[in-house]
Amino acid sequence: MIEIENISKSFDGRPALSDVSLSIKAGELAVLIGSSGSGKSTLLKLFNRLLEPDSGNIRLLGNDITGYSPEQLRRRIGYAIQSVGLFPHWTVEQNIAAVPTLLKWPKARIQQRVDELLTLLHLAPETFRGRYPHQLSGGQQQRVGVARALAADPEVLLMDEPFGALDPVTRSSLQQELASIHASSGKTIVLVTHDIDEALALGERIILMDHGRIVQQGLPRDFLLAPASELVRDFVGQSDVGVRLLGLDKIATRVRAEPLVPGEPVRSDATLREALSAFITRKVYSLPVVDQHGQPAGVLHFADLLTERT
Ligand SMILES: Nc1ncnc2c1ncn2[C@@H]1O[C@H](COP(=O)(O)OP(=O)(O)OP(=O)(O)O)[C@@H](O)[C@H]1O
Repeated sequence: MIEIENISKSFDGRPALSDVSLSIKAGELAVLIGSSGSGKSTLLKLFNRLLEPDSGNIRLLGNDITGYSPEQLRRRIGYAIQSVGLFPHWTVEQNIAAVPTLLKWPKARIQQRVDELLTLLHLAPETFRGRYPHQLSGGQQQRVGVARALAADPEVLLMDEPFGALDPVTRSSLQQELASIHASSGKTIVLVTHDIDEALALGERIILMDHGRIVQQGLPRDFLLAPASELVRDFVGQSDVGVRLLGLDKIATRVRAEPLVPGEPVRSDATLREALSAFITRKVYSLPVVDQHGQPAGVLHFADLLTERT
């Protein structure tokens, strides 16, 4: 989908990216992670030509991106950023409609699309369509930012810390929404974060950057079990590797088909990390498990946390 070849980029003679090559597959959710100043945002901005590289090539769907007009790139690539960047004097509807309006979609189609996206992001269209950004909470603004990025149904979604500066509850609910949008639409998504737990929760592939270079890329599990260097080891937090590994698997993978034991049930689609927390706080060795519909699914035993994945 996107091929980056030997990209370098300097600002005022100081390299921000040095000889970076990367391939993003169609339908993939890739997460770029790294410390502040490692070059993540710069790399993302090259994808939609907000910045031009000093050297190297970028191809979108096999074609060099310099061959696409800015309008074509805006239609094909949605972009959401942490500071949201909503136009303050435009309503929510006008903000979300920015790219479709630019592309001269018919009015009725634009209105329909705005309502569809507001609903998708759990913002009631009648309530929010006519509001201005200052009449929204931070989390609502972020949702509108994501809706705007999705408006013209782009094939690729670039997200630069879209859930930064949010409380953990709102952040986690937006993460879940993003995961479900990804699962249902199959869009290619590149997400920038410096939160390792966000990267592990969302990334199908994680790409870790340091000083303008890619230092490791691979599956979340590889990062935890086979960090390529001391830096990666520090990034994944050595003392938390165990619980983070548990965070990668669902309770459903270990549940035993047994009659429910007493107690408040845990859901089979919760992670084993959440189960560990329940074991510890409740001081029990077994937990009753239900499915997403609340139907009995079986029992998870403490020892099951140690068994291999099935
Ligand atoms: N427009 C610019 N002018 C000058 N230097 C820049 C510019 N944009 C980025 N840089 C520099 O390039 C380097 C990489 O910046 P970049 O924003 O890509 O990092 P980042 O990994 O996204 O950081 P953060 O996590 O803090 O957002 C930094 O040293 C930064 O100061």
